[in-house]
Amino acid sequence: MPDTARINELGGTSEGARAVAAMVADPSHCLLALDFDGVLAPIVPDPDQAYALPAAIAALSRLGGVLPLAVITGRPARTAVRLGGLDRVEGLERLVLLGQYGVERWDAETGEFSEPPDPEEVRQLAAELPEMLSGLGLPDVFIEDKGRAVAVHTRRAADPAAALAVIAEPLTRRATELGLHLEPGRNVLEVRSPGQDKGMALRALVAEKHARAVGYAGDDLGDIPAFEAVESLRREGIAGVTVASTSDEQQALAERADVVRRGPERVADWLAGLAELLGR
Ligand SMILES: O=P(O)(O)OC[C@H]1O[C@H](O[C@H]2O[C@H](CO)[C@@H](O)[C@H](O)[C@H]2O)[C@H](O)[C@@H](O)[C@@H]1O
Repeated sequence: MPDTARINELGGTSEGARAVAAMVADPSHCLLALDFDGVLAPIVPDPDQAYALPAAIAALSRLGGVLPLAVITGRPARTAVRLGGLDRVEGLERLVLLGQYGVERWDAETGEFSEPPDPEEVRQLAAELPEMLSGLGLPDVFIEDKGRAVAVHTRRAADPAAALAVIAEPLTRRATELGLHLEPGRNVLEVRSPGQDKGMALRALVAEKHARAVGYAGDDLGDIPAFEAVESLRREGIAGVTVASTSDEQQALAERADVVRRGPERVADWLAGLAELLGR
């Protein structure tokens, strides 16, 4: 007997509840995808120390036995697997991880990574960036070189927003000259190749898994295309639920999400609630 009150609570809106009900009715024909930073892992000053929250991984481990799961992240696939410890979690043997906004892939089932070569233009920008940044006189800004993307972080600067504003114009200009795409995020400006986003990545996975319902959880601007994908899939008859992991830094997703939870800890509670509803 389905627990309607619990389904409604976890779904947030009537559309969201329809997707949660579909997950309860037939989980193996659904897909739940999650962003990494700010959703599974708390935001910290050093990206290399952004480990997944144990409570989130524990909840995913419970869900993984019945519900197809994916992580879709801006991180390189290898980095996200390492920070999440995703290659050694019972229950996540069929997890799919799409890295670099869907360009890279790791399948837990085979342990194989698919990592196309780094674009030349990104390598050129990465070589130029140290000089560009030192010319701007921003000592606490640092570069995260992800091979096929470079991210300029300002979280450790005295005024992160002001530092971002200083960098935005020259970085946008050079990215445009090189035919690259600028991806803004939480105290970060990332430059990567155009032509791929999390919405395209999510849609492709939904098709691959023949999912009849989809869930997506995100926290930042790079997740908006995935929210849009869920919204358009709904119009095509696939039930969908969007979950916003909120922060004081970014409110854009909360305005359009079915479910709003404050940061990774509360998202982990939501995942645990879903696992319980699915009898896990
Ligand atoms: O798609 P995501 O998994 O959300 O990755 C987006 C970017 O996340 C990382 O930066 C963010 O998290 C850092 C660690 O907590 C934090 O220091 C930074 O301020 C945040 O913007 C990551 O470092 C980027 O490469 C990702 O693109």
